[in-house]
Amino acid sequence: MTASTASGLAPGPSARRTAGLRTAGLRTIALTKEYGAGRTRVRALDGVDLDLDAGSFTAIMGPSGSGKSTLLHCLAGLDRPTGGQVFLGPTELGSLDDRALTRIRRDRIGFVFQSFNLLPTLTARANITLPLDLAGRRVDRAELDAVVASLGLTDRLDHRPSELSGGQQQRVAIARALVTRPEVLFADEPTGALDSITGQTLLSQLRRASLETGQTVVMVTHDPIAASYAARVVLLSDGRPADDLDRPDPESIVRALTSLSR
Ligand SMILES: Nc1ncnc2c1ncn2[C@@H]1O[C@H](COP(=O)(O)OP(=O)(O)OP(=O)(O)O)[C@@H](O)[C@H]1O
Repeated sequence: MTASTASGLAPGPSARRTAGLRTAGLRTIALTKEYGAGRTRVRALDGVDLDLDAGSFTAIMGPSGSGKSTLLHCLAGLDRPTGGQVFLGPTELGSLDDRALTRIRRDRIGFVFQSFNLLPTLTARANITLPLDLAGRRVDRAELDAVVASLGLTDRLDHRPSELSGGQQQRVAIARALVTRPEVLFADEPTGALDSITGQTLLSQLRRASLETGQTVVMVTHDPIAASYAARVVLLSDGRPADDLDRPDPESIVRALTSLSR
């Protein structure tokens, strides 16, 4: 089934295979999200049209309250929009029931979020491989060893979350997201609780995931240096894209953010 036949749109976001891995782009059409009702109603997203190619690495930035997390949650199928559409490859998320959406999140999407959601009774190793175990997928030992080593967790694998520091717990959650090699990786302030070396390692890993394995990476961040690891930066203002930067360096990101807040 092609993107255009499934979605009725021509041509839709791309879906391709890179090194045997299926990858998919994301697209939003007139995406709107409102919270509350009546006088307390807030329009967090106000008609967002966005196309994120398969295998791209995009940072979403903007002032506090501009809708970054809401956009990420709608793209990831964690939150249902009040208007418009979200496509993952040819699939419109709004057309799926909760079960199908849960399956897509489990099988095709990875989350690098600040809340770790580690299971306290499982070791770090079991937490990392849990999504693969649940999906009945084989654990690729070489892949697991490489991800764990790059995050400095090799000698922590037999510890439970309560025996790890906050930063180590976050790294376990990151390893869990990376090891499944999902088609799409969402990261919300992924370097917030990391020391700078581990933060740089993670950002390089996200960049490699996009460049080498063709995974689509979407990251929300306030940090211009973190954002400069992405190939594209989309700036949101009042729930709408206000600027779009191609291969920006930290200085041009700061300039764009400053002119946005004027
Ligand atoms: N569950 C909710 N109920 C009501 N309003 C909400 C809810 N979640 C977000 N909002 C509102 O929607 C708007 C966008 O919020 P969002 O969290 O997406 O912004 P953000 O750009 O991620 O902000 P920050 O940088 O501060 O995390 C804000 O005005 C916020 O108050």
